Amino acid sequence: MSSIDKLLIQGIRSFGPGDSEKAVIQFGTPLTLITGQNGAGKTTVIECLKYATTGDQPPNTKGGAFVHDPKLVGERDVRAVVKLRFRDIGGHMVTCHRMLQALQKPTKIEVKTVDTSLEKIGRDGQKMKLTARIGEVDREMINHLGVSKAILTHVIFCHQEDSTWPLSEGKALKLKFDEIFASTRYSKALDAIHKLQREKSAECKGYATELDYLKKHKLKAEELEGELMDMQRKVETSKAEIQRITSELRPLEERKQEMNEMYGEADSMKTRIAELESSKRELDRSLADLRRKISQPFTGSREELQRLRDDHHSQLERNKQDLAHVERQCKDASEESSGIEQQLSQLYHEQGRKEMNHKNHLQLVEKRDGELLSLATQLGMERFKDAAPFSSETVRRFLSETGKRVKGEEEKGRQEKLRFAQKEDELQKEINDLRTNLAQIDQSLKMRERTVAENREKMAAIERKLASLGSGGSALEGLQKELSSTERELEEVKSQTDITQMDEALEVLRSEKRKVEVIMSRLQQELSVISRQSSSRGALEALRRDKRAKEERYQTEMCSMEAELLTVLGHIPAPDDRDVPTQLENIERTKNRELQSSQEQFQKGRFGLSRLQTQLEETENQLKAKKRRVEGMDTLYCNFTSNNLEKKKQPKPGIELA
Ligand SMILES: Nc1ncnc2c1ncn2[C@@H]1O[C@H](COP(=O)(O)OP(=O)(O)OP(=O)(O)O)[C@@H](O)[C@H]1O
Repeated sequence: MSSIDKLLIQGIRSFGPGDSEKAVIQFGTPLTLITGQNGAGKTTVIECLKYATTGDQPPNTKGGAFVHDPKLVGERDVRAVVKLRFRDIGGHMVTCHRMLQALQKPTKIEVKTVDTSLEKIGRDGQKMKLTARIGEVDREMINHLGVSKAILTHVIFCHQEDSTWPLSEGKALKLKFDEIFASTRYSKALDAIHKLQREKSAECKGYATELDYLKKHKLKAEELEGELMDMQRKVETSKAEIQRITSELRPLEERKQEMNEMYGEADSMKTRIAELESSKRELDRSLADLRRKISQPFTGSREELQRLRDDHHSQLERNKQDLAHVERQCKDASEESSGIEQQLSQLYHEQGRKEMNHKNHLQLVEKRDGELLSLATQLGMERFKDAAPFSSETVRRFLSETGKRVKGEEEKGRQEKLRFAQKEDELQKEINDLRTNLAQIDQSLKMRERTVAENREKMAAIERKLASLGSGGSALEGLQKELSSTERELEEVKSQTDITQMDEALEVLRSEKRKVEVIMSRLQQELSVISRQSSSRGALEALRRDKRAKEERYQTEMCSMEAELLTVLGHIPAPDDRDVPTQLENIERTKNRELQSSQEQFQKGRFGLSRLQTQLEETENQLKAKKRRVEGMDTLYCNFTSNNLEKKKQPKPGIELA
């Protein structure tokens, strides 16, 4: 338990700031009684203890009442010191030092803490500064004393002014008790403890599960370890066994290798024997074959045989040349046949085109005849009505006649056009004059109407004036003069504006206007007739152009037709020649026959070509067989000469080439 040892007070309340005025109180054990008269300073001692332990100044001392009043010492500022020495809960002697300054301002006293420190006094009397910060000193004081601030404030050093707090009610009392007993902190700590307990129990459960799991694993690991040991032992044994077997196997493998090599050699020898046997059989067969083919054994010498062989080779060469010649012929024949095929297709194409042209020509002739007939009917050319089908001469005559007529019509048209143009100009001029007249009449009519209206207004004004003058007063004479002058003016106006005459003139002008309008409408009609005639002339011109184009096309078609007919028939037939279709049919038949003969020729060529190819193949086969035979004979001959020296003396077999 902590205990207070000594307190130094200087410059607080009635304790003066001078060094001689400072008071030091030594506290006794277990009890210290403080006695004194009123105002002696007992409360000040308790306040200083509270200030030293908690750092709180007494209540209601904000205006500097805690520090000795500077005015009392005639100073501007007063420094106050409170120093407390106490034994902390660890039994160590600790000193708390707090210094205040009261500064006299014009209206108030300002108090501030200027120094605070906490020192620990060791067993050897050495001082050790623990801290010098105000907040930390307050906290450390509570830690060292082992008493909470609330107990220090409200219980141990409770100020006499606050000593009635246990008698207060409700919330304030509860707050104080909560503070003293630190119930909030306690409940928070309890909550924290419960929370921690829950967490730890959960952790424990986890650990228990983990422990079970680890135990199982440990057992399994032990089993596995045992198995592993067994396996390792087995492996060691197996390794030793393998080594033994391997050492035993090595000579066996070497032996096996040797055997395999021997088997390989035996196989190759067998194969070689089989090959030799088969070649022997082949040779025997070919020898027997040759012997069979030798109808007459050759009895000549070796040189003669050689010569015969050379002859055979030269014959072979000739055969080859013949073969090449035949091949060339075959190639030529095939090229010729492809050329014939090409010509044939061209001929077919040409024939089709010509047939089409002939049909078109006949259609055009028919169409031309129809058009000529209709034109002859339109133009009233009676001679040509029964002339269909038209001959070339008739067409030429018809065209020259129609051309003349067209020229005459064109001349007429031109003259008519000129006449119409002149008439149109005249009419246009007349219309323009009439329009000018009409505009003038309109203008004068409007002017006169305006004049009439103005005069009427003037007359009305004069009449109004006259009426007012008639009922006048004193200025009668002046007005009489004005009246006479006005009457004169009126007479003049009346003389100028003879209304009846003007109305008549207006009527005349109106009738003139109507006449002019009638003339204009007539002229408009004439103009529209003329424009219609000009459009008809345009249509006629278009028809003529169309006719000319058709004539040109007809001439072109005719020229191409004539050229084709000249090519096909050898002459240009007359249009009225009825034999042309028959001639064309005959030509077609001839061409078809030619085509057929060409096809036959082509087939023959193809057949000859295939025959030649067959011959060529046969010759090639024969050539190959002869080559093989010659090679076999060469081999045989060599064998005979090299290996069978004794047989050389015997008569050689005759060789006859097949
Ligand atoms: N700021 C101050 N400067 C100088 N003297 C002061 C100051 N404030 C208070 N005093 C004086 O300090 C004294 C207060 O002392 P205190 O109240 O401690 O006496 P007390 O022994 O407790 O009196 P009581 O028995 O009446 O409670 C008064 O005499 C008062 O005049």
